[in-house]
Amino acid sequence: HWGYGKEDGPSAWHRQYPVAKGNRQSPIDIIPDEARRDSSLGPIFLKYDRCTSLNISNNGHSVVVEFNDSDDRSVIQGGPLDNPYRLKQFHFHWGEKGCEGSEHTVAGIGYASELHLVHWNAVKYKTFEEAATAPDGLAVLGIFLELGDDHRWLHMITDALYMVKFKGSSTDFKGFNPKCLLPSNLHYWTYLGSLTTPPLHESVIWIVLKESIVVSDKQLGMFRLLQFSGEEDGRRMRMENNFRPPQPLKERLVRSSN
Ligand SMILES: O=C(Nc1cc(S(=O)(=O)[N+](=O)[O-])cc([N+](=O)[O-])c1O)Nc1c(F)c(F)c(F)c(F)c1F
Ligand SMILES: [Zn+2]
Repeated sequence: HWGYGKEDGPSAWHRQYPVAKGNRQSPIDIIPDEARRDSSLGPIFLKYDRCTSLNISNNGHSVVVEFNDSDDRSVIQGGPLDNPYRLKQFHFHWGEKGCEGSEHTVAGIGYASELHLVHWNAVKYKTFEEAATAPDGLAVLGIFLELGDDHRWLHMITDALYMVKFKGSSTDFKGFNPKCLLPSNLHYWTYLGSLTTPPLHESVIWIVLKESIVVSDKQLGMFRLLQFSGEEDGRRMRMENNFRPPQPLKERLVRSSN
């Protein structure tokens, strides 16, 4: 199975997932000066007020919070999107030290972590699985986390991590609204890309926010208490460095909101 180690990590994924060497892979290094300001790109709208979080779990690659996506109660719309996309889950990618851990980089600079809110196009596709293989099936909102003071709401997630320490563990996680994890302004870069974990489907409209949120090293350190491995696995495998490095931009254009 795939992972982030020497043998099973990003440089090996192409063997089982040849699309890893495709033409619209993610993440990428975003170069602000080369992004095209596009006046036709309006603001994005995050309608999360009626969102219903269900559970928090450790899937062996990250910690994931899942939402009820049976109707349009929580959607992202506007910006580069032709219709609303339903919030399905969010998860994080992080490093073992503060200067790396994000997946996208900005002019070669990495952040300590990156939050991904995964949404799917329920107008055009019947299921998430179907959307996840379509070129306009998914919209992932990426938010950078940088180190500084404690984030006032992140404790709601870090307080639950001890319950999902091992791969395959899951626990109820109701009443969490990810609006509390957003930065103050929603200016963004957008480009066509892919999932950054296998199966690496080229089905993602990426929306990466320019403004990061601030979390403390203590809070981020709690994520590193998670394990890639299951409780019964002999070897302890601390969950960290679960990020894919930037991939070739190829013939793509990165656009910028105003
Ligand atoms: O649901 C998925 N969520 C997901 C995406 C990413 S992502 O980093 O690729 N991303 O898009 O943000 C990272 C993690 N994670 O926990 O680290 C995730 O759990 N992935 C996914 C999948 F697992 C499949 F088996 C599949 F067939 C499919 F279509 C999928 F889209
Ligand atoms: Zn991700």
